[in-house]
Amino acid sequence: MPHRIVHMLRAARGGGRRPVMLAIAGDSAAGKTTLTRGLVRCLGADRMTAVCVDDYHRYDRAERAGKPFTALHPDCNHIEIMEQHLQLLSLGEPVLKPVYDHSTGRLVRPELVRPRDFVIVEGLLPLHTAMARACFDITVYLDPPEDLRHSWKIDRDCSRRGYTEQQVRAELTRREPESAAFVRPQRRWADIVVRFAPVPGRPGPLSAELLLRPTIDHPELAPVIAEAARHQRDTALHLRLHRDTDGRPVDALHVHGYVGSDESSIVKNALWDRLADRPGLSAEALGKVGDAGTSDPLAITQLLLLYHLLEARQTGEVRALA
Ligand SMILES: Nc1ncnc2c1ncn2[C@@H]1O[C@H](COP(=O)(O)OP(=O)(O)O)[C@@H](O)[C@H]1O
Ligand SMILES: O=C(COP(=O)(O)O)[C@H](O)[C@H](O)COP(=O)(O)O
Repeated sequence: MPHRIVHMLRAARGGGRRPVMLAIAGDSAAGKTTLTRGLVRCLGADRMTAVCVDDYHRYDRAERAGKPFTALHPDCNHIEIMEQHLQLLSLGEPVLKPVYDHSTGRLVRPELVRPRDFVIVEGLLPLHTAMARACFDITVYLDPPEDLRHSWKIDRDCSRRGYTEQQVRAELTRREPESAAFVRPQRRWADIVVRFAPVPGRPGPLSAELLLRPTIDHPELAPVIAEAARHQRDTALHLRLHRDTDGRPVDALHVHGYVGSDESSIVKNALWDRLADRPGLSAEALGKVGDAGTSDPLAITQLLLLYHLLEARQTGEVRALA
């Protein structure tokens, strides 16, 4: 099985000589770039490389218009080249990556990517194949409710990608069968499933629900949450046992959007204190949404991911294959 060989090669190379690889999968406008940006800014571009695998689109926007499938279909992407590049990056080797320009819809000059200590790979299909999955240390799936994702996509694509609202709505309808067939199934391969969503009946900032699957070792959160609860009567942070989609029990961390700054600071500080390698990190970029907004649920999600990135770097262990 070729993906087992990649796994063995990564293990043989040793922690310090290959990057820690994080996948962030999710549908269009699920929040992948927003989550990634804060992580890159916090760790610093000198230590982290971010790659978007939508750059492996096989056709540009004009060519795609005449095809019987959308950008979400594996046939619309150079999946085998993506796999090759993920293998190389995960072993610490550079790649000449294609580039898709979302502002024009064109494929442009490829760029040389050298993996740094940490590599984030975000996009529509980073967990689609066993080979791609074997390249990652940590995997995340972003799973906002569909109506929220649709409104995020309409706002973003109309303001930054030159689409009209009608075009975006028509495209979302056209994409739905391929979302169901190729994008959403990746949720099952995620160590952490993140859902930003409004609190029912309580307008205001979005909450986050994080499913913490036992496929990786999560930090002990119960004492942190208990400490935060001592300072707040109507606590906005909870750790609960959920049933996963396959019926298995799984921890779920809820961070409500209305979390008070005292309570969220206790949790953020506790997570920050547990980061394996803090010097040089910048906390200011965490929780930023666009240019103006901030979100404590997003900041806590990013801190949890930083914890995993830095732990993986420190232990140097390669996770077991799923
Ligand atoms: N956690 C969040 N809280 C609030 N708004 C968000 C969040 N994540 C994303 N958004 C909104 O959704 C839009 C699309 O997000 P983006 O990160 O570009 O998605 P993707 O990279 O998955 O296509 C952003 O422009 C932003 O307005
Ligand atoms: O679904 C996506 C992924 O990007 P994102 O996750 O950032 O939405 C885009 O629609 C395609 O890549 C095509 O790009 P475009 O629509 O710009 O031609």
